[in-house]
Amino acid sequence: MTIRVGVLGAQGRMGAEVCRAVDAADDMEVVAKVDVGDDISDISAAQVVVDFTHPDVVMDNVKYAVENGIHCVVGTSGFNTERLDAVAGWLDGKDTGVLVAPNFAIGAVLSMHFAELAAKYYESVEIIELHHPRKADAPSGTAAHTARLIGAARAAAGLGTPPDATTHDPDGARGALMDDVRVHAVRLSGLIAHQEVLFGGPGETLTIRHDSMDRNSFMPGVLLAVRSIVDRTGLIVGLDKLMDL
Ligand SMILES: NC(=O)C1=CN([C@@H]2O[C@H](COP(=O)(O)OP(=O)(O)OC[C@H]3O[C@@H](n4cnc5c(N)ncnc54)[C@H](OP(=O)(O)O)[C@@H]3O)[C@@H](O)[C@H]2O)C=CC1
Ligand SMILES: O=C(O)C1=N[C@H](C(=O)O)C[C@H](O)C1
Repeated sequence: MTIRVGVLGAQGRMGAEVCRAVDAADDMEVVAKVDVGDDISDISAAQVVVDFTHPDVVMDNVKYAVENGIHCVVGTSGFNTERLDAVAGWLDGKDTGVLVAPNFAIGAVLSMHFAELAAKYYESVEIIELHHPRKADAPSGTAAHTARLIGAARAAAGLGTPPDATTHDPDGARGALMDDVRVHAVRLSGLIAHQEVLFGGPGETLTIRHDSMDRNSFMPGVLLAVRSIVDRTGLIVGLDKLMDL
């Protein structure tokens, strides 16, 4: 059976790539493309909507889709615990599934998993995320999610705050503190989406780096998510939940 897909943010950098990838897949088709100014009810023909819009609008989009029994694959960033709890609440008692994935690139998913595994072995950790300068938000959703995973792993291992003797940082050079992890955001022409997680302990460091050099890197993950979500109910956070990690 062909999966009917609606794309929210279809004219955006990611939305346009999703339209191309769905068109090229023989088990799904794009039945709705929604952009700013379009009526969201245009997605009513879809079984699954894929949202790559903006953190300011994604919650309304997901709420509308869930209320209308349309499964969602959400790549838009800006999801914190409160937002995820709200989506889970909307899904309660419904036969609808929502997947929220901070990053659809297979290597990014693996690198987050590796970082979570490494976290308990190192006293120091910092995240550097590097993106194109037209990115709407900072830090990236991937960095925030990685910090969350690392923070939880450190807490479970009984590790305290990473060592840092800085006493004078009037300009915030030490970055944002998220889940006790320093996160630094670089915005640079020529980049697409990149992340380094740096771990340090006595006499050694470990760097886990992932680079998306083209937005087609996200498409196998998006298509996997579309194929999976049609048979699921409830909230799934992270593409790793659909992979055999
Ligand atoms: N999870 C992942 O793997 C990835 C996630 N992302 C995330 O996806 C999001 C989009 O990124 P990107 O494609 O680069 O951004 P773009 O700005 O290129 O695309 C977003 C598109 O959404 C449109 N839009 C805004 N509001 C609405 C709305 N209410 N309904 C429908 N369309 C709307 C925008 O229109 P207009 O320009 O007119 O405002 C724009 O065309 C970001 O949050 C980004 O972080 C990006 C890459 C990978
Ligand atoms: O805006 C982007 O480009 C990206 N956004 C996502 C994020 O915020 O983590 C995923 C990827 O980093 C690309």
